[in-house]
Amino acid sequence: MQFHPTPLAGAFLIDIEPVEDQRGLFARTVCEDEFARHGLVGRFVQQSVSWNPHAGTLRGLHFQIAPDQEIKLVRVTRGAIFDAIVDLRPGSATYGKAFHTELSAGNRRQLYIPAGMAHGFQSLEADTEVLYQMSAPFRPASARGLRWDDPALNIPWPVCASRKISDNDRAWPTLAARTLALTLNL
Ligand SMILES: Cc1cn([C@H]2C[C@H](O)[C@@H](COP(=O)(O)OP(=O)(O)O[C@H]3O[C@@H](C)C(=O)[C@@H](O)[C@H]3O)O2)c(=O)[nH]c1=O
Repeated sequence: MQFHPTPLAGAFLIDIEPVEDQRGLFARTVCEDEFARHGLVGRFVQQSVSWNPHAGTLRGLHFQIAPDQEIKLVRVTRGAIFDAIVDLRPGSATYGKAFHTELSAGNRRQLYIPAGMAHGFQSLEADTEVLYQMSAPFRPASARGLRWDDPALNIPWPVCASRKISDNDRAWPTLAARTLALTLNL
């Protein structure tokens, strides 16, 4: 595998190194030892799939608070997504900054998201299936979110027409509102 650092420390794009023959290709997508050599966790406790029948479907931005913060490894098995993450690690040099990339069935690229980041994506094609693994179990009480269209994050979501978003995702606070609420201990 090839590990490409992103501008957000600890987040990596991971490309496969395919071995090809007349049958097609073979490649590892997770290897605990190889991940460890790059300082990454390669052991996950849950794997989930989301199917998005329409282009423009937007999910996020999601994260879990301590003690349930999770590392995520995201890939696309059908179609394509615009994938975005936001650094929420206190004291990080890139706190509040976003990074985005395209993951597709065609590029077989994975995004490794360290703990302390919010994550969201928008489907770029109809019939898009996203597969992701987590290092910590889903705990509804620890689940939090940020507004996908927070102007401070300035994430260039590419599909404007026929956007589909859940009511929950429309209601998350902006980063500034969340920070203020935490400061006031609300
Ligand atoms: C995330 C999750 C949800 N659920 C349930 C809760 C709810 O009834 C239903 C749908 O949940 P949501 O609307 O939160 O699904 P969704 O918006 O697809 O949530 C996902 O979004 C992307 C961006 C991520 O990064 C994921 O970690 C996850 O948060 O599934 C689980 O049972 N386990 C899980 O791990």
